[in-house]
Amino acid sequence: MAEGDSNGSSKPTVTPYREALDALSSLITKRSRADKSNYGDRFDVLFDYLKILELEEAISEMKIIHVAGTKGKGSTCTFTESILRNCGFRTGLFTSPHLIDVRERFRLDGMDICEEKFLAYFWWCYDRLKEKCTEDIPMPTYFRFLALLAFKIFSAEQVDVVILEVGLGGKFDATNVVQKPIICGVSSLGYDHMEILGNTLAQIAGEKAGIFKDGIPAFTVPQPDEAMNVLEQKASELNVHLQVVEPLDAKLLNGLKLRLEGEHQYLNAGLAIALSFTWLQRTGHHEFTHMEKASSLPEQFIKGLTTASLQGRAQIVTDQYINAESYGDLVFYLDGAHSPESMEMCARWFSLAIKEDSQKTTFNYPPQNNSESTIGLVQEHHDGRYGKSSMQILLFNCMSVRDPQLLLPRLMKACASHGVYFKKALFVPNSSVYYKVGSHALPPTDSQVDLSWQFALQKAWENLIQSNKGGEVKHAVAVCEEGKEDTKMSGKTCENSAVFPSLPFAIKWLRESVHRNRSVQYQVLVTGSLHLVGDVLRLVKK
Ligand SMILES: Nc1ncnc2c1ncn2[C@@H]1O[C@H](COP(=O)(O)OP(=O)(O)OP(=O)(O)O)[C@@H](O)[C@H]1O
Ligand SMILES: [Mg+2]
Ligand SMILES: [Mg+2]
Repeated sequence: MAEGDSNGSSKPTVTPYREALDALSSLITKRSRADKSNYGDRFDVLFDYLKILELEEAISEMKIIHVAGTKGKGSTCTFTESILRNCGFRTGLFTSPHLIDVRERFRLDGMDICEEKFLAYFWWCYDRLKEKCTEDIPMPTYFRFLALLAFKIFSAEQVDVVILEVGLGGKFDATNVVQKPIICGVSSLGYDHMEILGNTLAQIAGEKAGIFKDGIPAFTVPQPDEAMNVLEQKASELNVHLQVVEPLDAKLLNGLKLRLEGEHQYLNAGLAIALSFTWLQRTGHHEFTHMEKASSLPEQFIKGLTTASLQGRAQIVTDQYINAESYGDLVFYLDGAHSPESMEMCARWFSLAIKEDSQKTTFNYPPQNNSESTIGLVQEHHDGRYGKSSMQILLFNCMSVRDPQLLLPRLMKACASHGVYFKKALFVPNSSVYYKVGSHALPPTDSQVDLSWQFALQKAWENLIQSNKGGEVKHAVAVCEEGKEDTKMSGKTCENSAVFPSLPFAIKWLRESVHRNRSVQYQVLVTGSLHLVGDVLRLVKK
């Protein structure tokens, strides 16, 4: 990373990279993303930008795979990129959002674009647009600029295949300037961004089908009828051969596992395989496609699927800023799940991952003490790290449009069914605004921060614990006293939960707890919001 520090308190130095990020931030419009009024606003102007940047011909020659959907777009694109790279092609991948650094959105041959190239292409586009834009053709907005930049990068780098994830919807998305992709994909459809895309699954599906192009084949995964009917109708209007692919059969991976975890990834992988095969076929690379109908996958496909990775999805990171003597005692398990279904997937992954980790370390370092201590609701798992026990902590936030009554019980129940209980749940507000591009600028923490949402989450959590307590658990659950200030750094602390006014305070509390309890390894599940996940990564990963 170009700048930024671990606690966000010092002033960042102005580096060339920082300057570019500031210029990029200037394109963020005041109107929120969840605002219908600028959705699809003057789509035509995108073609003016392409003229200014001399990209029209380059785009028409690109061999593009275009993917829309409500969930699984990024994963599908990541699998597809990895498969085709392992088949020997030079790849360009454009995804969204990013977690830490905007360069994550642009991958060349599977790697985030380097700063040097990013800066060169960034200013090439930005300066030209600044010079040529007028009152009638204003500077592109943030996401549009990023999509234009992606086209510039991929054309200049002469990649063999371009994989594009739609930003929002399909029809009016900036990526939809593509007229003739090689193949289109639609991942799982569901309810999200209804304020912009419409309230029914049919309306949402109609927007996503906006990426279909005359005569260009498309693939999708099994969808609810309401969505599928619309996809089929749009496909037939445009002479699109639409095929539905089944989830990948895990047996085809020869005993290996998908690198992206969770059952839904088999759906995304199935779609990625179909997109890759068809891309190979339609671009004349028949050396791989003879296996399409076979009962096994080409080894390049298996390698691609089992090595593809995406930040913030089932990711495990050890705190890298903690003192050397405590290194390894604070581990973050991060997943950006924020819907009830994905919350359950995430809980299952966490529960299994901490067990796997403990088995691994137990194998290396047999625990000195085999007794499991149970503190009230909390079971401390022995993980054998030099005889240490482990403790599970939840670090959570979600946007206030989500319903914690749907998310938190699913999470708690799924963990409990695997014998995993959280010693404490920490609630914090997000540090970054939605489109934040930099990696510093954590907001000042003062008494002005509105924590009412975090207190509501805390209350929901405490209620859940109370209602699960039943007769058999003796230990008394601390009842929070409204407004009670614990210390300056934690707004309100109860035995089972705490609200912190900002993430750095929560991390500080965790590090201090680790120092105080030298015999315990802290395993922190971070979930509920991809932005929270990104913020945590910024503070704990070098
Ligand atoms: N096919 C799927 N069905 C349901 N949930 C999924 C599916 N694929 C992924 N998810 C969930 O959605 C989260 C985001 O996955 P991914 O980044 O692949 O989707 P996306 O469509 O790119 O999302 P975004 O809208 O954030 O760009 C994952 O962490 C997982 O919890
Ligand atoms: Mg989305
Ligand atoms: Mg995405």
